Amino acid sequence: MPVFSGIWVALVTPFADGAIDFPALRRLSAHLLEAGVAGLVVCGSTGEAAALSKREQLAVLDALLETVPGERLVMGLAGNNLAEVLAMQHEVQKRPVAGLLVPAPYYIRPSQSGLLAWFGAIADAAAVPVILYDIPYRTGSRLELETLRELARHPRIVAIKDCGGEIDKTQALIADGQLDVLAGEDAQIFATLCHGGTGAIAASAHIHPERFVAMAERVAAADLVGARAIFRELQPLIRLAFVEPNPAPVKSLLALRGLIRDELRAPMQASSPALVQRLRSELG
Ligand SMILES: O=C(O)C1=N[C@H](C(=O)O)C[C@H](O)C1
Repeated sequence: MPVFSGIWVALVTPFADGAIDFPALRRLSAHLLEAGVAGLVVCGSTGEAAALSKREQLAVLDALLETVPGERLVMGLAGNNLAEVLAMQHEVQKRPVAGLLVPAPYYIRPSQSGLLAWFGAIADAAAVPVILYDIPYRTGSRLELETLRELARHPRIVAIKDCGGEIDKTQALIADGQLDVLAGEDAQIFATLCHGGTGAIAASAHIHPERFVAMAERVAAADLVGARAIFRELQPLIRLAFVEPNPAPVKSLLALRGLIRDELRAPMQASSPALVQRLRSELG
């Protein structure tokens, strides 16, 4: 049985005049969970964690925990200073979260053995399951297959959010059966599920979340024709969601739906007016 499966939404952090918009956060989380998603990933890339202080990240998590069961929340844990990351991990683990989503340290580009040591230290300190976040285009570090296989031996490392962009690696990990493989690239969700991945962590699933859930359920029920039809309907939206840097398009879509304000923290910027026009037409 997988530990992590189904559609997890990589949650945006709503802002209002520069501050975290907690009422919007609660409204949005309720909306998504009612649509049937498996859970929410808090303070990941889409949550603009890099632009939030540690205190703000914990405030976001605490606000969600007031209304969302901890088993439906995964917390992002990113950084490039191990002592600081471990201190944050200690704070997060005082809360009842389902797991931690952990990328490689950014900018410093360690060797594979350095990466083994990094993830090993976090896994050794983990009180909850760890999801490896393989996203070389953001961190600058590629997790090689043998490194992932070695990490998969750790009892706390149970899953991967796969943004590696290498289908052979994805297929090998699925075939190994040691990690739950979650699509981390929204355009790859259908393919990953068909190959035997257990689910996805997706920013675009903020919009029409029930359709993403239905697609995953159709795959699980071996109805590939039905699942493909749903995915094809979602594809224009998924493409538009990444036309400008994530999460700007998703935030614009949510703002068009009246769920949050269309506001990001610098250096991220709201979608261009031309894109907002396209997004409005797509929503219909
Ligand atoms: O925040 C995330 O987790 C996601 N990150 C990807 C990104 O790096 O932009 C996109 C994915 O949909 C969710």
